[in-house]
Amino acid sequence: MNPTWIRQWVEYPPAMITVKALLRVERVLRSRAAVGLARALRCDVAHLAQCRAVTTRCVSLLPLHYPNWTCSPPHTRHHTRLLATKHGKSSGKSQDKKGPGRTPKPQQKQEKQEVEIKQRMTVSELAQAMKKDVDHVYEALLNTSMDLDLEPDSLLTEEWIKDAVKRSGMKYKWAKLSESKVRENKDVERQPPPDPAVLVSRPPVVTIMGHVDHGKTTLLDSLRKTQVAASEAGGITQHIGAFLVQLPSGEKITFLDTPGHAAFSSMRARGTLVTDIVILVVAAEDGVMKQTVESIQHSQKAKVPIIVAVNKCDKLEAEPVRVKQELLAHDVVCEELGGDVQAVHVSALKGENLLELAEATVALAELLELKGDPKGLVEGTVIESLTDKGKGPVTSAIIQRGTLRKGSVLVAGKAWAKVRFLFDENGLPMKEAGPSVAVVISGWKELPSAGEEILEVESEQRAREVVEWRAYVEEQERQNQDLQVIQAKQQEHLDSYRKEKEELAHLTWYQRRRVRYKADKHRMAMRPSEKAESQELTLPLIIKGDMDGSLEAILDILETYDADEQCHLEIVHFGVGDISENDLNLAETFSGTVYGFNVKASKAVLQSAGKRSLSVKLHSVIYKLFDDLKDELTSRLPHTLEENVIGEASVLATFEVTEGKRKVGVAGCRVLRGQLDRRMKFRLIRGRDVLWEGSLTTLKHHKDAVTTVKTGMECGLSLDQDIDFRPGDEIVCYEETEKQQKISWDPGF
Ligand SMILES: Nc1nc2c(ncn2[C@@H]2O[C@H](COP(=O)(O)OP(=O)(O)OP(=O)(O)O)[C@@H](O)[C@H]2O)c(=O)[nH]1
Repeated sequence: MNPTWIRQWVEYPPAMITVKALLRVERVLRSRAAVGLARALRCDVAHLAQCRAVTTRCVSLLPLHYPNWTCSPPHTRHHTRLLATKHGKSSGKSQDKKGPGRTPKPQQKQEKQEVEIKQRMTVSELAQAMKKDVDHVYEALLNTSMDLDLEPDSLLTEEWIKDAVKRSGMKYKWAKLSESKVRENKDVERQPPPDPAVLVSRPPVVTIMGHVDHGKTTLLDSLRKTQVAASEAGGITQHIGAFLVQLPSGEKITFLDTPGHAAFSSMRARGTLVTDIVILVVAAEDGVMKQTVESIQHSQKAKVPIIVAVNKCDKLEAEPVRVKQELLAHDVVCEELGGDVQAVHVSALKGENLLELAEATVALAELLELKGDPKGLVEGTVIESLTDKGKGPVTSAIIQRGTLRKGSVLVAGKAWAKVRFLFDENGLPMKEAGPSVAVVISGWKELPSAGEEILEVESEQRAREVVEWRAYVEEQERQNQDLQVIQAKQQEHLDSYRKEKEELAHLTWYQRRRVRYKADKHRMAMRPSEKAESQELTLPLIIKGDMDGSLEAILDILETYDADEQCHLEIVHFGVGDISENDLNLAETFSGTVYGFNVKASKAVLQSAGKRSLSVKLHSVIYKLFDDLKDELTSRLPHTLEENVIGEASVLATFEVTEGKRKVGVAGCRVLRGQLDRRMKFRLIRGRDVLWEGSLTTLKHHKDAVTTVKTGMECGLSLDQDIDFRPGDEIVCYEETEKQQKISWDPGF
């Protein structure tokens, strides 16, 4: 142990603290501070304890990062005793280390404190659960592999939570169980399948799919038109995402007209497939194309039967037979080719054969024996949702079970509704909507999304409960996802730290420093030419020390530098040994300053520095070196202007005087505070706006021109700019003084 060092570290700042206090600081610095201090002092932590006094200042300056540090401090008997007191008497580990002289029996009898832990706990939550303060958690995590800066609200991973509890001699239990008891599942689900006896026939719900430009929209429009023409209603057809077609025979078909793939896929993904039949539109002149195949695949996956509408048969180049042959390759075998898939030749544009297509659909529906339960609680699917100017949030929906009526209470996703009105696609009010019927529903408190499952509940209270529960579940899921991301990030950080540690393990601290500085080269000194471009204030440094320990300590303190926005600190070079000509060359190239700690500079070197106007600063007391450095940094900062208010006056009246040929506005004022001094600067304020800043041209008391007017006195003044005064305006008199900025960095000395 080097006594000079001890003196330098220990003697200076007045606030002396004990080793116990040091260990409190130690947790802030991830446990390595005390050990770092010991290293710098060339002793071990136990020896520090014998010194009985170190300064908080010194400790707070110590390095935050020792990449290759093995976190466990030397386990001397003394140090172990210190740790034991630190972790509390119940700490199992500490107790174990108390030595053979003690028997563990009394501790075994003691019941371990139980701590309720959760997946996601902050340091302060854990401390609360342990009935300790946050310092306790920090201390419990000392000397673990954890190497992250922790704040009281930092999240801890499960591993660390458990570790902290165990290291505190306590035991944990998961708080999950009690929590899930508190929050009972309040969701609503689809009902079990209905009794077949209550089922009644229902119309098929049909989706039209096919390749781009093969005529889907035209077909839907034509089908809708036949309906409008046929229906007596004659209202303006509204796009609600679905519409009903009624055949002359009375049979009904509900067509979904949401863009084919999107609606089909998203609903299928939610397991709420509403489609019973797919009409596959294939243009007769184009044949099977990419999206035709995709449509077939979607239908086949969902096990929804297909009817082929061979479209554009009005065209000369139409080849419906080729279309059917091409479909064979995709397992769609039309009746004409011996299969069971109906194919109808249509012209959507001319409206030809649409009735046949509809009849084919009804025939297939009969075959499918589509049935629904018109009784009981309603189930359905949101097709589209929008906010209507008059009706507010509305959705169109296909009812799949039960019969929807006014007053029903519905839940869809995280939205709920008390049904106010029901409308059809013609905007006409409906009394009720049973299975397979497309309906527009108003009364939603919020908008549910398309594809969402609609479920009826018994009451508004129940609806609120369900929505609340769903929001809670979603929040939990979001939190879990966040936690996973945080944990992944923490792990990534830890891995890269460990990797760096391993990679640099074989190097000495000095070599490690070199590697790190090289890696950070972009942050290192720029040559003066580059600097001119960057416009940033910088202080390049060349640092020499008498030995590794001192140099490392200085570099560690420099790592705490946090005033880059005021002036960059750039370490151009550091090394052990006296100041050399080479150091001066570097200082000259980078316009830097040379600092030496406990080293010498020969007469020749000092003379050379003098000639070249280079600054070489030699110190043998570390805090003096840093005081000097702070002064050097401060001296580089530009001055700031500080404003000092001298007096304030209020404008009482305004008038004009004639000066030569010019009319000048004059304000009659009363000085409310301080004094007005003509030589100083002035400002005119109206309300919150500054209308003018400048100097006075005249300042008069009665008729006399004066230099100052004091509180309570009245005066007349005019400005160096024409401004219309108003009674109530404020006049502020102030002086500006230049002030030397100080560097905000506090190395702690
Ligand atoms: N000659 C003829 N042209 C048609 C027929 N059906 C559609 N068309 C035309 O084909 C073009 C595309 O028709 P759309 O109905 O827009 O086709 P789509 O499949 O809905 O197209 P996307 O919405 O882009 O996927 C339009 O110019 C229609 O007028 C038809 O039966 N005969």
